[in-house]
Amino acid sequence: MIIPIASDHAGYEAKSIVKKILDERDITTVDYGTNSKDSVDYPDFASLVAQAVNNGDHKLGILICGTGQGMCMTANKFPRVRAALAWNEDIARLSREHNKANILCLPGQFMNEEQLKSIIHTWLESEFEGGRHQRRIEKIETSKEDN
Ligand SMILES: O=C(CO)[C@H](O)[C@H](O)[C@H](O)COP(=O)(O)O
Repeated sequence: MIIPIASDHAGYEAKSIVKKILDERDITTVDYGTNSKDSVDYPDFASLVAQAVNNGDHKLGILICGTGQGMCMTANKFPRVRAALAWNEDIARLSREHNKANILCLPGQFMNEEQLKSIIHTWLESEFEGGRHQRRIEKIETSKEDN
Protein backbone atom coordinates (compact mmCIF):
# COMPACT_ATOMS: atom_id res chain seq x y z
CA MET A 1 0.00 0.00 0.00
CA ILE A 2 1.14 3.55 -0.74
CA ILE A 3 -0.11 6.54 1.27
CA PRO A 4 0.51 10.15 0.28
CA ILE A 5 1.20 12.47 3.22
CA ALA A 6 1.85 16.17 3.71
CA SER A 7 2.16 18.73 6.48
CA ASP A 8 2.80 22.40 6.99
CA HIS A 9 5.57 23.74 9.23
CA ALA A 10 3.54 23.08 12.39
CA GLY A 11 3.03 19.45 11.43
CA TYR A 12 6.51 18.84 10.09
CA GLU A 13 7.89 17.05 13.16
CA ALA A 14 4.80 14.89 13.50
CA LYS A 15 5.04 14.02 9.80
CA SER A 16 8.45 12.43 10.39
CA ILE A 17 6.93 10.31 13.16
CA VAL A 18 3.96 9.39 10.96
CA LYS A 19 6.35 8.26 8.21
CA LYS A 20 8.15 6.04 10.70
CA ILE A 21 4.86 4.56 11.94
CA LEU A 22 3.77 3.80 8.37
CA ASP A 23 7.17 2.37 7.50
CA GLU A 24 6.89 -0.02 10.47
CA ARG A 25 3.65 -1.26 8.88
CA ASP A 26 5.43 -1.74 5.53
CA ILE A 27 3.43 1.09 4.03
CA THR A 28 5.25 3.26 1.51
CA THR A 29 4.71 6.99 1.87
CA VAL A 30 4.76 9.59 -0.86
CA ASP A 31 5.83 12.75 0.95
CA TYR A 32 4.42 15.91 -0.63
CA GLY A 33 6.22 18.19 1.87
CA THR A 34 6.76 20.51 3.53
CA ASN A 35 10.42 19.76 4.08
CA SER A 36 11.36 22.01 7.00
CA LYS A 37 9.94 24.05 9.87
CA ASP A 38 9.98 27.21 7.73
CA SER A 39 6.57 28.82 7.63
CA VAL A 40 4.35 27.75 4.73
CA ASP A 41 0.64 27.86 3.90
CA TYR A 42 -1.21 24.63 4.71
CA PRO A 43 -3.62 24.76 1.71
CA ASP A 44 -0.68 24.43 -0.68
CA PHE A 45 0.19 21.06 0.84
CA ALA A 46 -3.29 19.80 1.66
CA SER A 47 -4.23 20.29 -2.01
CA LEU A 48 -1.48 17.98 -3.24
CA VAL A 49 -2.66 15.01 -1.18
CA ALA A 50 -6.34 15.81 -1.69
CA GLN A 51 -5.82 15.95 -5.46
CA ALA A 52 -4.07 12.55 -5.44
CA VAL A 53 -6.97 10.97 -3.53
CA ASN A 54 -9.65 12.85 -5.44
CA ASN A 55 -8.39 11.69 -8.83
CA GLY A 56 -8.01 8.08 -7.68
CA ASP A 57 -4.21 7.89 -7.69
CA HIS A 58 -4.36 6.83 -4.04
CA LYS A 59 -7.15 5.39 -1.88
CA LEU A 60 -6.09 7.00 1.40
CA GLY A 61 -4.03 10.01 2.48
CA ILE A 62 -2.78 11.65 5.68
CA LEU A 63 -2.45 15.40 6.37
CA ILE A 64 -0.93 17.08 9.43
CA CYS A 65 -0.88 20.69 10.55
CA GLY A 66 -0.86 22.31 13.98
CA THR A 67 -4.51 21.63 14.74
CA GLY A 68 -5.44 19.53 11.71
CA GLN A 69 -8.30 21.93 10.99
CA GLY A 70 -6.90 23.88 8.05
CA MET A 71 -5.74 20.72 6.31
CA CYS A 72 -9.19 19.19 6.76
CA MET A 73 -11.04 22.26 5.52
CA THR A 74 -8.89 22.42 2.40
CA ALA A 75 -9.07 18.71 1.61
CA ASN A 76 -12.86 18.68 1.87
CA LYS A 77 -13.09 21.19 -1.00
CA PHE A 78 -12.32 18.25 -3.31
CA PRO A 79 -15.53 16.45 -4.29
CA ARG A 80 -14.45 12.86 -3.79
CA VAL A 81 -12.50 13.54 -0.59
CA ARG A 82 -13.93 12.79 2.83
CA ALA A 83 -11.30 14.18 5.18
CA ALA A 84 -11.70 13.61 8.92
CA LEU A 85 -9.94 15.27 11.81
CA ALA A 86 -9.17 12.66 14.47
CA TRP A 87 -7.67 13.20 17.92
CA ASN A 88 -8.43 9.85 19.55
CA GLU A 89 -8.95 6.23 18.56
CA ASP A 90 -12.74 6.31 18.68
CA ILE A 91 -13.01 9.32 16.39
CA ALA A 92 -10.51 7.71 14.00
CA ARG A 93 -12.42 4.40 13.98
CA LEU A 94 -15.81 6.02 13.45
CA SER A 95 -14.46 8.20 10.65
CA ARG A 96 -13.80 5.00 8.72
CA GLU A 97 -16.76 2.89 9.89
CA HIS A 98 -19.42 5.56 9.42
CA ASN A 99 -17.94 8.24 7.16
CA LYS A 100 -15.60 6.18 4.96
CA ALA A 101 -12.97 8.88 5.48
CA ASN A 102 -10.29 8.69 2.83
CA ILE A 103 -8.01 11.34 4.34
CA LEU A 104 -6.95 11.39 7.98
CA CYS A 105 -6.15 14.86 9.33
CA LEU A 106 -4.03 15.01 12.47
CA PRO A 107 -3.33 17.83 14.97
CA GLY A 108 0.45 17.47 15.02
CA GLN A 109 1.04 20.00 17.79
CA PHE A 110 -1.24 18.13 20.18
CA MET A 111 -0.17 14.51 19.63
CA ASN A 112 2.72 12.49 21.00
CA GLU A 113 4.16 9.45 19.22
CA GLU A 114 1.98 6.96 21.12
CA GLN A 115 -1.19 8.87 20.26
CA LEU A 116 -0.21 9.17 16.60
CA LYS A 117 0.53 5.45 16.49
CA SER A 118 -2.74 4.35 18.06
CA ILE A 119 -4.82 6.69 15.91
CA ILE A 120 -3.11 5.69 12.67
CA HIS A 121 -3.27 1.96 13.42
CA THR A 122 -6.94 2.21 14.34
CA TRP A 123 -7.78 4.27 11.26
CA LEU A 124 -6.02 1.86 8.91
CA GLU A 125 -7.60 -1.22 10.49
CA SER A 126 -11.17 0.09 10.59
CA GLU A 127 -13.53 -0.64 7.73
CA PHE A 128 -16.57 1.15 6.35
CA GLU A 129 -19.79 -0.48 7.58
CA GLY A 130 -21.94 0.45 4.58
CA GLY A 131 -25.71 0.12 5.04
CA ARG A 132 -27.31 3.33 6.28
CA HIS A 133 -23.90 4.99 6.18
CA GLN A 134 -23.62 4.45 2.43
CA ARG A 135 -26.80 6.47 1.89
CA ARG A 136 -25.43 9.25 4.07
CA ILE A 137 -22.04 9.52 2.38
CA GLU A 138 -23.83 9.65 -0.99
CA LYS A 139 -25.78 12.60 0.37
CA ILE A 140 -22.52 14.34 1.26
CA GLU A 141 -21.58 14.26 -2.42
CA THR A 142 -24.93 15.55 -3.63
CA SER A 143 -25.33 18.23 -0.94
CA LYS A 144 -25.21 21.74 -2.31
CA GLU A 145 -26.11 25.27 -1.43
CA ASP A 146 -29.70 26.35 -2.25
CA ASN A 147 -29.74 29.01 -4.93
O1 LIG B 1 -3.08 24.44 12.50
C1 LIG B 1 -2.88 25.06 11.49
C2 LIG B 1 -3.95 25.40 10.56
O2 LIG B 1 -5.13 24.71 10.87
C3 LIG B 1 -1.52 25.51 11.09
O3 LIG B 1 -0.67 24.40 11.19
C4 LIG B 1 -0.88 26.59 11.90
O4 LIG B 1 -0.33 26.03 13.08
C5 LIG B 1 -1.74 27.70 12.38
O5 LIG B 1 -2.49 28.25 11.35
C6 LIG B 1 -0.83 28.79 13.01
O6 LIG B 1 -0.01 29.38 12.05
P1 LIG B 1 1.42 29.94 12.37
O7 LIG B 1 1.82 30.69 11.14
O8 LIG B 1 2.31 28.79 12.64
O9 LIG B 1 1.27 30.83 13.57
